[in-house]
Amino acid sequence: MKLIVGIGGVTNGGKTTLTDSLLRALANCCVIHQDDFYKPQDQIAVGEDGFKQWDVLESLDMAAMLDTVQAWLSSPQKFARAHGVGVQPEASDTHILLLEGFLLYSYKPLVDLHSRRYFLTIPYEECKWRRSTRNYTVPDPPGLFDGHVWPMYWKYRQEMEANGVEVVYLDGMKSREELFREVLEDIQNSLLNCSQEELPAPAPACPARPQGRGHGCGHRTARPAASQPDTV
Ligand SMILES: Nc1ncnc2c1ncn2[C@@H]1O[C@H](COP(=O)(O)OP(=O)(O)O)[C@@H](O)[C@H]1O
Ligand SMILES: O=C(O)c1ccc[n+]([C@@H]2O[C@H](COP(=O)([O-])O)[C@@H](O)[C@H]2O)c1
Ligand SMILES: [Mg+2]
Repeated sequence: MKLIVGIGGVTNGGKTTLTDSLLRALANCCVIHQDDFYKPQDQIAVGEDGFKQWDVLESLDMAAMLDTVQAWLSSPQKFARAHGVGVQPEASDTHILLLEGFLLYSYKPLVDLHSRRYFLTIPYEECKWRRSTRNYTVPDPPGLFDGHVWPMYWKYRQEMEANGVEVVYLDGMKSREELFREVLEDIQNSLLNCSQEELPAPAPACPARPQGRGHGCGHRTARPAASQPDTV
């Protein structure tokens, strides 16, 4: 069984933190980070507002990200080995791929591959504060948050909602531990549901269901994807 789980949502919502915890806890689990697929800096457009457009889909090589997801789908074992993830023989029928990023659900070919889509949210003030403490490879110029980051977040979020993409919203103001427990338990339930149903053979991954909540079984690729011993 293959399960693709998306950890999406607002910048600084806690996506990478949560993903790292899940990766440590889940057996046969790999990760792909969307921000590893940023185009080179000289290909990032400058908008009419004067800001480099880091927070638009066109700044990411989504075709390359999709290729990487397809590589996992065609052989999770091979993908895991190539990324230094140990495959546990006793759990070898189940493979999980975590996709982590702020625009996961805005690229149609990827949206449909998810089995489960989580979406972290935090309020404006908290987001602005957390962002001010971050060091990106390219530092935020003054005014970027209010002039570009926050408006783009809402633009894409509204599009996602208008397109009917089904997500499980997570309150990023909860503690790291609480979020981890909540999502881990939910993924474990999804795995149980999936294994009880057994899928038709050609299905690439356990698909999200239309009424999905609580049911249903989500280019810098060098970042190592790891699984760790204290697994579920
Ligand atoms: N649940 C949480 N509560 C408070 N702060 C958090 C929480 N999760 C993450 N953080 C902090 O918020 C910042 C952004 O977290 P990060 O996981 O990098 O977010 P993202 O990947 O969504 O941008 C970091 O300083 C991190 O330590
Ligand atoms: O990763 C980079 O090279 C990079 C360079 C410039 C900006 N970013 C910011 O990275 C943000 C997405 O990552 P995250 O972890 O904050 O969700 C997005 O809001 C961008 O503005 C990221
Ligand atoms: Mg991150």
